[in-house]
Amino acid sequence: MMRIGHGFDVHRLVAERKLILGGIEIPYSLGLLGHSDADVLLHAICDAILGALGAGDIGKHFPDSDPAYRGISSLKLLAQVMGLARERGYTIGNLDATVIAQRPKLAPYIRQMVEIIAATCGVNPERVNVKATTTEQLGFEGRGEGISAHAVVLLQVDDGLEEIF
Ligand SMILES: Nc1ccn([C@@H]2O[C@H](COP(=O)(O)O)[C@@H](O)[C@H]2O)c(=O)n1
Ligand SMILES: C[C@@]1(CO)OP(=O)(O)OP(=O)(O)OC[C@H]1O
Repeated sequence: MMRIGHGFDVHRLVAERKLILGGIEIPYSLGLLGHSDADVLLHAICDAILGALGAGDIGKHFPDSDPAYRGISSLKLLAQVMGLARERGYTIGNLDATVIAQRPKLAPYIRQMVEIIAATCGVNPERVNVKATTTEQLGFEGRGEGISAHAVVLLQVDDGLEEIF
């Protein structure tokens, strides 16, 4: 049995916030605004996993009205969402995500993002792919007002044979 899910998220870029993307801090003059660390990539991934499970979305599981999630690392949210998938007998078949950002240049950080996402999900990094694109200066991402991310995930029944390293 396999289940597919899609996630999409947007956060605004503002001054005096750290830029956290894919679980790592990226040097930049602006950061993403949110109740949590506003890691737009991890939020899209959480929503894709929840979507595949038919379990609603990140706002349902971690309401932004709850002070417990203020400033929280989205890696913790991803670990909890993945725990839900595992409870239901699933692991990640593969996961593919795209970050839409005019700036900063993300290519140097992609490998590290893949490794931390895979480790948090308890799967081999070969099952995880992260991409980045600009919008050729078009739209809110192109104007540098925010960053968005899409993710798709295929969940498969966990046969326990995955080698994690
Ligand atoms: N924030 C970004 C955006 C893109 N990249 C890399 O540049 C390549 C070209 O981007 P286009 O938007 O012109 O297609 C893209 O394939 C990414 O590898 C990046 O590193 N950081
Ligand atoms: C993650 C949560 C919870 O802290 O807050 P934000 O960081 O604002 O993120 P968003 O993607 O707007 O919605 C999900 C929220 O519930």
